[in-house]
Order: sequence, then structure tokens, then C-alpha cells
Amino acid sequence: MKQPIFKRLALIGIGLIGSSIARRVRADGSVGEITIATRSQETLDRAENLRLGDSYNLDARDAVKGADCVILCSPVGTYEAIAEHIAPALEHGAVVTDVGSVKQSVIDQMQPYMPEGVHFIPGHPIAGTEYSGPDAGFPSLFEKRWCILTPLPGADEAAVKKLSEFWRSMGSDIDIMEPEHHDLVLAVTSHIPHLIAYNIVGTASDLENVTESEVMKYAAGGFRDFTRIAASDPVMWRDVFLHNKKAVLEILGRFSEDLAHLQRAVRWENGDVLFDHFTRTRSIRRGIIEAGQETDEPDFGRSQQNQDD
Ligand SMILES: NC(=O)C1=CN([C@@H]2O[C@H](COP(=O)(O)OP(=O)(O)OC[C@H]3O[C@@H](n4cnc5c(N)ncnc54)[C@H](O)[C@@H]3O)[C@@H](O)[C@H]2O)C=CC1
Ligand SMILES: O=C(O)C(=O)Cc1ccc(O)cc1
Repeated sequence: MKQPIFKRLALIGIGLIGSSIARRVRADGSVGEITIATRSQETLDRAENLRLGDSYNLDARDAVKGADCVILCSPVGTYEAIAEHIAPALEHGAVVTDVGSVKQSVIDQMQPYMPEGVHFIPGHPIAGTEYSGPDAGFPSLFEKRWCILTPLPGADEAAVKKLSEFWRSMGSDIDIMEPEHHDLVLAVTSHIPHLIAYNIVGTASDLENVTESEVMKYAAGGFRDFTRIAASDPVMWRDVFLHNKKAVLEILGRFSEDLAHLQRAVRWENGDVLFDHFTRTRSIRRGIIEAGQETDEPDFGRSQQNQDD
């Protein structure tokens, strides 16, 4: 039998990401046992019914006792309070990590509470869906996806290696990055696209009264894709924007300038500007497909959405 990477894994939060980790490591035997903590009894009961762990706690402090790896899998706005609460019970030598979509804020929130001898290594699997809650997870979520780690200067190399091995065992590739750089890159590739989707779907739903539901009736591919993204969890995404304010505002500024440029081209019927822009963006998409990072298939119709607390 293969040797577990961690003897006892504590998952704080058991929604889409936490339950996907639990499902995967249970199938692989890459950890000895799993202890789960979440905020509401209802979610905890659901996790137990799904047999996601070996023990279940409403108090995260109880869950981290004896754990050699702790992963925060709750919305990033909860991290400071959780770090403060679990700190006295953390084991010497334990790896403490997270899956949060922003990194500098997570460091600012958690680092001050991390005791000597605990290895705090922030992480972010670049894998997810618009669904949330313990029912939404699946074991292959992290396969062929990047997991970015943002270790602090002087981080213990053996601990970083062990955590990398853990994510690799779930099928991910590892990249190491500076937290600020991570936040800027993710603002462009993930956070702003979500904000745009939330915005356009809101605009369309305001118009819907005027056009008597034509917006939904004739929704073509592009708009459907936006509605999928705009169905993402409101608590999680509220926290992402509040905790990546600087990078999001920086990229939004550039985005608005570029949008104004296109707006001007439409107003003045400058077809060359529009054509050149669309030609450039099309070649970017084609480059992604040629590099094998994406298929050309539309991604409609997913399994049912689950919500928890
Ligand atoms: N949804 C996605 O596509 C991705 C999300 N992430 C990050 O993963 C984290 C979790 O996201 P999801 O699993 O999608 O969310 P989710 O909404 O599916 O699950 C969050 C879980 O945290 C629990 N929770 C909330 N407050 C808590 C607290 N104070 N103490 C303990 N548990 C608490 C909830 O009960 C729930 O079980 C977030 O930080 C998010 O930024 C990272 C990659 C992808
Ligand atoms: O479902 C989608 O389109 C996503 O973009 C998934 C996702 C959401 C948040 C992350 O931090 C990483 C990945």
C-alpha cells in the first residue's frame, strides 16, 4: 500500500473545493485520515452523509488538532478569523495552506497568527466551476490544472515540496509565484471576466422588462456563457473583489480605456479599428487552441447546481 503524504488532513470548509479534495484523496489514499470542519450543522451533516471525512466538527480548532496538513477551503473573507481561532491548536511542523482565489490578502490575514514551527504556504488551485456546496465537488476537478503556491521568503523547502507532491497526487501541475503577481494575473484571467459577466447579465436582466423576456428567449452562446459565470457563488466572489481591490481596479482602469476605444470606433463607424482589434483577439484564441490548452467545443449544460449555507 502506498505511503500517505499526510497522516491527518484537516479541511476547513467543505464546499466545491474542499469536497473535491476530500473525494480525490479518499480515492487515492494520499492521506491517512480526513477531518472536516464547517460553520453550519446542515453542511456538516451533508458532508457526513456523503462520507467525505473520518470525523466532523463545528469547531475548526478541534479539527486541526493532530493534523499535519490544514487546508482552508472557505471564502477568503473568513480567513483571518479562522487563522486566529485555530492558531493555538496547530501542531508543530504542520503545513497550513489554503485554496483562496487571492493571495496577498490571505498572507496579510493569516501570517500574523501562524505560530513558530508551523509551515504556512498559501495556495490556489486554478480549477473550479460555478457550483458550490459539498455536493458540487468531484475527484477529477484538479486534473491537468495548475496549482499556484506563493510561499513566503524563507519558507521551509521540504514543506513546499511535500505540499507540491500533495497537489501533484491530485493531478495538478505546480507553479510558484509572488503573491502580488498572482493577484494581478488572476485579476486579468479570472476576476475581471467574472465581474464583466455579473455586469452584463445584470444589464440584460434590467432590459428584460422592456423586451418582455426576449433576452433569455434568444440568448445565444456568448450570453449563455456569461450567465454560467454569473451564477457563481455570491459570497465567494464578493470576498474575491473585496480582497483583490488593488489589482482589480488597476486592470479595470485599463479595461475601461480599451472599451472606450472600441466605443469610439463604433460611434465614428471606424471599421478598420474594429476589424483590427477582432483579428488580433481571434489569433489569441487560436493560439490557445493550438497550444492544446482549450478545445473548440462549446461548454453548455452542466450537472445540477447545489447550494449550501
Ligand atoms: N469555486 C471555484 O471555482 C474556486 C474557488 N476557490 C476558492 O476556494 C474557496 C472555497 O470556494 P468554494 O469551495 O467554491 O466555496 P463553497 O461555497 O462551495 O464552499 C465554502 C465552504 O466554506 C464553508 N464556510 C463558510 N464560512 C466558514 C467559516 N467561517 N468556517 C468554516 N467554514 C466556513 C461553507 O459552509 C462551505 O462549506 C474560496 O476561497 C475560493 O476563493 C479556488 C478555486 C476555484
Ligand atoms: O468556472 C470558471 O469559469 C472558473 O473560472 C473557475 C475558477 C473560479 C475561481 C478561481 O479562483 C479559479 C477557477
